[in-house]
Amino acid sequence: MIEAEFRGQLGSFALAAEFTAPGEGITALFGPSGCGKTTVLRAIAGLLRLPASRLSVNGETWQDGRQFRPTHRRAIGYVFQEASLFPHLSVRANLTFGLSRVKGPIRIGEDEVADLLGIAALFDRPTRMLSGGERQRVAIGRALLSQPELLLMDEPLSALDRFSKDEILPYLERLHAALSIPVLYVSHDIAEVERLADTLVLMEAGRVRAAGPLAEMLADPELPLIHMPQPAAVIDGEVVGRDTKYGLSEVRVPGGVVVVPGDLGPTGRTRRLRIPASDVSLGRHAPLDTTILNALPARIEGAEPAGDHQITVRLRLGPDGRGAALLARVSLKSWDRLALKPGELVVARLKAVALAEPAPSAVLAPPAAAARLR
Ligand SMILES: Nc1ncnc2c1ncn2[C@@H]1O[C@H](COP(=O)(O)OP(=O)(O)OP(=O)(O)O)[C@@H](O)[C@H]1O
Repeated sequence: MIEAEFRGQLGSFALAAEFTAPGEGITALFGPSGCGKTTVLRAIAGLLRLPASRLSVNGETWQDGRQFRPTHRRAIGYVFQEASLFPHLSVRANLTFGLSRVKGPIRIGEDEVADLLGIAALFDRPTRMLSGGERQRVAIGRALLSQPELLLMDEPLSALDRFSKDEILPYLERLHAALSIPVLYVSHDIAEVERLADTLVLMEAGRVRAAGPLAEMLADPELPLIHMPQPAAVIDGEVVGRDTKYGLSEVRVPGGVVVVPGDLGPTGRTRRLRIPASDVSLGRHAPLDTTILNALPARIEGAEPAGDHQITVRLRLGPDGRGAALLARVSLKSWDRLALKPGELVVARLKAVALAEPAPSAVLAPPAAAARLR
């Protein structure tokens, strides 16, 4: 568990940010430019000393009113927007720089890092010959080799072009699956957050507006995320079956089983589905004659206006309405025509095409290091 409270005045900027986050998985610090995300990360790293603040990481107090652990005694790995590698050193020398100064046990070694990030083939290259995405993977590897208890990532993809981002995202998903240490990930890109984060800390003007599981926050009517132009639900499920004849996988999610195009790997794996509200329509009955593969029972929780003539309907999957949160964007006309109301049972029809999220296994072999690192 990470328990953080940072208060202070930086010029005209007032910071009063308080949150707790789980001691594992990826927590995204998300919010508009200038809301204080980097400032919070710097405070966590001990680079910024704010007297009226406290921080504890997995039960250890790093600072409070009486004590302040300096940066060099905080077991953190820090990945910045732009990888600041030593230009005169090879990739290997960059990676292992600082390894000799590690005092605690070595939990992750060079081979595991190379395997996880796919950088073994780059080891002997000078860093000036790396692409942007490769540089960032080396920077992440260097941070991991410092044996951190907490990994801080400040917009690690924002300096990369679309192609390099797409190249590096599967590696981040893979790290997510393999690492047991918590990651605090600063981003102002909701697509990145939807793909990677488990927990969301939503910041606004130096404050934490709300913090909690990503899936719940995306569907919370009190928060701005559901009111974005293209809201989506994110649902983690377990692969429970494959239909090789039709090239489909079955994913069990809370409240139902979703059919997803493609081979999502062996059963038992966790896969994340991103379902845009605009790809969900509603009906009172299961469709008899349709090309849509997924028609799942769901209960209406509520409805939010989305522009003049559209409604974002909040749903919970399952006949009892206790499953995963789902959003549907429907026209005001169909909402009125069906006379739908909160509490009612409906059938949510998902366009299959919206369900496929590139699975890391489709791009990369499973990391051999994963089992050892967990
Ligand atoms: N040492 C400082 N002195 C004065 N103002 C500061 C200091 N550090 C940060 N600020 C101000 O605090 C505010 C928050 O900055 P911060 O970089 O944390 O925002 P951010 O959410 O990370 O933004 P972005 O997404 O654009 O990187 C900004 O207005 C910034 O100018």
